[in-house]
Amino acid sequence: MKKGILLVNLGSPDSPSPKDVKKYLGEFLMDERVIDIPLLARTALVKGIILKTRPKASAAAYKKIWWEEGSPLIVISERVQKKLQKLVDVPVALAMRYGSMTIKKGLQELVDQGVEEVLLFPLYPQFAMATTETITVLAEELRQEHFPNLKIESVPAFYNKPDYIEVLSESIKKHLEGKDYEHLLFSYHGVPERHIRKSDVTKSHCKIDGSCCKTPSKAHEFCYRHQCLEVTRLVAERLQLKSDSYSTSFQSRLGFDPWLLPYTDRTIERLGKSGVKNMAIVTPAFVSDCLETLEEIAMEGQEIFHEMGGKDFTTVPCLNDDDEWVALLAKWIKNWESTNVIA
Ligand SMILES: C=CC1=C(C)c2cc3[nH]c(cc4nc(cc5[nH]c(cc1n2)c(C)c5CCC(=O)O)C(CCC(=O)O)=C4C)c(C)c3C=C
Ligand SMILES: [Fe+2]
Ligand SMILES: [Fe+2]
Repeated sequence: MKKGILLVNLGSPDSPSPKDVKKYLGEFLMDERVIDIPLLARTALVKGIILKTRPKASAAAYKKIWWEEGSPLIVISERVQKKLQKLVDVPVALAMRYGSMTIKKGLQELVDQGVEEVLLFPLYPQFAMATTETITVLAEELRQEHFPNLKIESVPAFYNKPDYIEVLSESIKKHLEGKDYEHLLFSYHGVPERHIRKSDVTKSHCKIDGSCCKTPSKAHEFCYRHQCLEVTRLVAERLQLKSDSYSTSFQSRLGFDPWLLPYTDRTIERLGKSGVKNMAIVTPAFVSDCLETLEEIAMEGQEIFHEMGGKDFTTVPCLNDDDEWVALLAKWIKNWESTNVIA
């Protein structure tokens, strides 16, 4: 069977105009795995409230980070795809869960090259229903409807793979070389607490307060919170960070539901107020820099830190198209090509 790879990331609007941002946010936020409330209530919330105000503010934020070539998230993902294609023999396509570069087009591109078996690769280290799950569910729906003879296998969350932790740790080390920072903050995209409970396969393990995430459980295969905390723990262990010199927080909350705590903006505020002068921040829920890292962290986060009396605020870039990271993706793909195991 001829094999192929479909890398999938989140997506971005076609341009930073309020019209394109509104279209993109409409598709994104109407996803039942992103805003997971009944359709009528979701429609009222998204179309009746969020889309009336947010597109303008989001468009202004996108304008600040937009590159000449386009959205950083898309441009970086394309660079990864091109570099990766040079390292592996199987065709590598790229798609986005939302926006114009659809998963359907990506699958079609592979099928047109004779591919019969696809490795679907959600570009997220940790599992979340708003990211990995929505990609795998949509790909299966598309397969059933349009590509019934195609075989699709999905790459699970790779948050604790030793070679991933090694590449991430080395990248952090390289970017912080010679920097005198007092605290390293691991900031992950947040999710509503409800998402964690919904993904708990045991239906009783997750307690949200943090007491559960260190107790071994089957639930952790799909527990975003556990997987984020594990990335922090494993990187800290590898970099031999002192226990009081780093912490974990969650960013980008939306709406009034309780989201995972502690919040990144409040944590930065607290660090600044407590007298920390130099801090660094890394964002391991994203493999590519995007609005959430370039604007929310590098611009807004820095501003909060300075307002609270902080001085140096160092942001560690995401893995982006780092050679070691792309080489690792190639290693996993070659292994799957020859053994059907992703390792
Ligand atoms: C209920 C809302 C949201 C959930 C749940 C959510 C989860 C989630 N998102 C990412 C990764 C990214 N999100 C990005 C932007 C973004 N996210 C939300 C909302 C939720 N995300 C919104 C409304 C936006 C748009 C921007 C804004 O208006 O604030 C991005 C950046 C995209 C880009 O174009 O650069 C990424 C990446 C993860 C990993 C995640 C759950 C773990
Ligand atoms: Fe998001
Ligand atoms: Fe847990």
